[in-house]
Amino acid sequence: MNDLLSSKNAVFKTYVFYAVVLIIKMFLMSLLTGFTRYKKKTFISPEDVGLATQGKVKYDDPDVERIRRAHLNDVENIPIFLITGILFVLSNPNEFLAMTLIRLYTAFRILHTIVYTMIIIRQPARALMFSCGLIINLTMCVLIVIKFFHV
Ligand SMILES: N[C@@H](CCC(=O)N[C@@H](CS)C(=O)NCC(=O)O)C(=O)O
Repeated sequence: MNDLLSSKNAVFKTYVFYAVVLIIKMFLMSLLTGFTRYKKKTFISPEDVGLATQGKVKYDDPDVERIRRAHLNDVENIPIFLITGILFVLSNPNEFLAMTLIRLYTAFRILHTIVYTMIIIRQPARALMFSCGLIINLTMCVLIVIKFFHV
């Protein structure tokens, strides 16, 4: 176990790197929400209104809500991947397969945000990005169970 969770293990290093990428990505969603609120002068609380001239309290700005939904979708999915990922590393998986799954998962989550908030493409683009991430997470779960329980 010590060797699996060490910088000597290429799979663990890949996991750590992409986990950090996804964590920073989620923080950026908070910043993007704040920036969009400021740009649109629509704030969540009365004490924030003075931050911009002609600011107002508004709970249903479509642009702000879109970014909030993308962020919420990250909150629903990425922490699960972070847990699955560490269990996956501990299962000592095939190096190439593991690194590919981790990289692909990160790419699909970033693409999910892009098609949800930046270049809004018609469905099923977003559903596809979401589903690919979900399938990767589920694949890792199955591989973990197979490895630990020899099923
Ligand atoms: N909480 C999600 C569960 C299903 C889900 O995550 N769907 C993906 C693919 S359509 C999605 O991007 N949902 C949009 C969202 O969570 O705002 C929802 O209400 O839509």
